[in-house]
Amino acid sequence: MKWIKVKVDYFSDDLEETKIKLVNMFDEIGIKQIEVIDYFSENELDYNVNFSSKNDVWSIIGYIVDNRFANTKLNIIFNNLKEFQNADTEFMYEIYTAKCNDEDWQDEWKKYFHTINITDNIVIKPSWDKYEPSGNEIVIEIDPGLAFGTGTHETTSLCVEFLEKYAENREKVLDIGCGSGILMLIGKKLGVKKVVGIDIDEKVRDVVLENFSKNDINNDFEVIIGNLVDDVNEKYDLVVSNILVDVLEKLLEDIEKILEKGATVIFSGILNEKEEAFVKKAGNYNLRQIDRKEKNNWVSFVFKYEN
Ligand SMILES: C[S@@+](CC[C@H](N)C(=O)[O-])C[C@H]1O[C@@H](n2cnc3c(N)ncnc32)[C@H](O)[C@@H]1O
Repeated sequence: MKWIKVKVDYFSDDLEETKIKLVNMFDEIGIKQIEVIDYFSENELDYNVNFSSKNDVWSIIGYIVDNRFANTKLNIIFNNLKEFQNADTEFMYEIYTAKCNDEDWQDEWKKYFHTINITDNIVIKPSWDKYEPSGNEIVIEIDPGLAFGTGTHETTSLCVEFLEKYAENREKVLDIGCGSGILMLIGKKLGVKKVVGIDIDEKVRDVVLENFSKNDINNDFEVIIGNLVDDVNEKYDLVVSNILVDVLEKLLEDIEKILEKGATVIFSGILNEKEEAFVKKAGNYNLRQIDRKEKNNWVSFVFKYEN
């Protein structure tokens, strides 16, 4: 039996809709049993049920959603890990750690995290893999910690592709929802002088610091714990944000206060069915689409700030 911890990253404002989506997600990906960990205290809550009873799952999800445990962690037992990885749902999630009552699983799960070439020149590797870079390849070492961002999720890799195209040698870049700091690290490696990351999840700070230290980057970066741009007082000419669309829509309402004239903004985490409405809304905040990429229904955009 294998336990996988999953970080549910986002809840929409529509709680009923969120509950239905989560329960359907679990149904789709073949979960047999789940256990909920209180994100803030790390205590296991009193829930540990078999998925055979949809009502039990409904009660767990209701509890999480009604209490607004954003970033709640779930321990999940799968019949088949592959089913989980191929799941097509509207929630972004990453496996970040695993435990199990089978000792071998400790190493077994590492099979699912490999060195990956996100672009021809950017490689992400976990610490346990050996990799000899060729030519000018940029190699970033990231271990899945408590934060989202290993590079395996489409929404992250699309941001990396856009950073490669738009970030080179910029003065400073802001990453809203920085997670593991993967995009900040890539920014630095691409020659950005200073990178600033914001995340609402306070655990992210240590993960980012650790990942920067692993990659021998010791200066000109900052992590702010806060909601979107509430605590940002400077302006930027490149901003990247990989969060789900409802959060990005909220971000749009305040984004102009942190944009320099002509700034470039990379948004990721938008399902293609929602892109039209998103681009329209962005237009209301003087953002004009200049680039677009799509992978497995996830769309990323680049906008130019025209004001
Ligand atoms: C999908 S992850 C992206 C992580 C990383 N930047 C990447 O591209 O892989 C989204 C991150 O946004 C953070 N987040 C969610 N809502 C937020 C908010 N309102 N303000 C700041 N960060 C938020 C989450 O904690 C999470 O770390």
